[in-house]
Amino acid sequence: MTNPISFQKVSKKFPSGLIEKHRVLDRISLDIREGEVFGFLGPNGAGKSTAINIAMGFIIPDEGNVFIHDIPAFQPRARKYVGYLPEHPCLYEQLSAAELLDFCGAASGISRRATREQADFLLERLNLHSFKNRPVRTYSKGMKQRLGFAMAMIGDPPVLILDEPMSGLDPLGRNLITNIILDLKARGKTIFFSTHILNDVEKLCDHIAVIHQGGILYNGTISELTGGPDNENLEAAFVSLINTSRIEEHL
Ligand SMILES: Nc1ncnc2c1ncn2[C@@H]1O[C@H](COP(=O)(O)OP(=O)(O)OP(=O)(O)O)[C@@H](O)[C@H]1O
Repeated sequence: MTNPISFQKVSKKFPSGLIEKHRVLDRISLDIREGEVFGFLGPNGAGKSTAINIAMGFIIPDEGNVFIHDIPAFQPRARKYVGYLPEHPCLYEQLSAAELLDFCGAASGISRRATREQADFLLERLNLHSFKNRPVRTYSKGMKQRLGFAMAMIGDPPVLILDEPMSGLDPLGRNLITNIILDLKARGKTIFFSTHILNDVEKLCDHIAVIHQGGILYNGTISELTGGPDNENLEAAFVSLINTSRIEEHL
């Protein structure tokens, strides 16, 4: 069986001056297996969003490739499997949540009726139902984030790629999204998400990878990293991993 998401020796450089380029991803390889919740951790600027943008086909890698169910990520047909939440959801502010979800349903190729049913369910689940006809420009940051999450889920895709899904959410919102991700996992969905919030990782993830300066420092389970069955030491293990790699860079 093929993996829903597979990064294969992906490298990317971005210009850092007129001539110079700096390497943002350095031959990263990751396999995200069916039905797993995979946390993609790393400090600011580590390369998480760049990797996600390549998996979504928004950026073409210099070397290597990402495959979604064996389809190169840059091919539009790969996207039929994927629901995506960007780091900063960019919404049509004059539209209402109901109109935006209609638009997403049409873009996903599902019927109008199925779109309406799913939209009603998702708006209810994300505590947005009573605001569904208000223009999005009147929403708070957390409401926009929750709406972005609903947009990713419309069409009931088997794979979800979420770039910092808890960003801008208060504890209630984070709890809501955590429970939804756990429900999606129970329904067999594959979820790949980036985050800085280690507490969420502990609750949600089967598998994690830690990226730093474009390279994968760790790829495995939380308990293998922390050295014990409980996840209490994840923050300490994360900080130690990054600091050790910094020390080694200076040796
Ligand atoms: N379009 C671009 N042009 C030039 N440099 C870029 C571009 N996009 C990202 N970068 C650089 O690539 C590096 C990785 O950025 P990226 O957004 O992937 O990191 P991140 O791990 O998602 O960070 P954060 O957690 O802060 O969102 C950073 O140094 C960033 O400045």
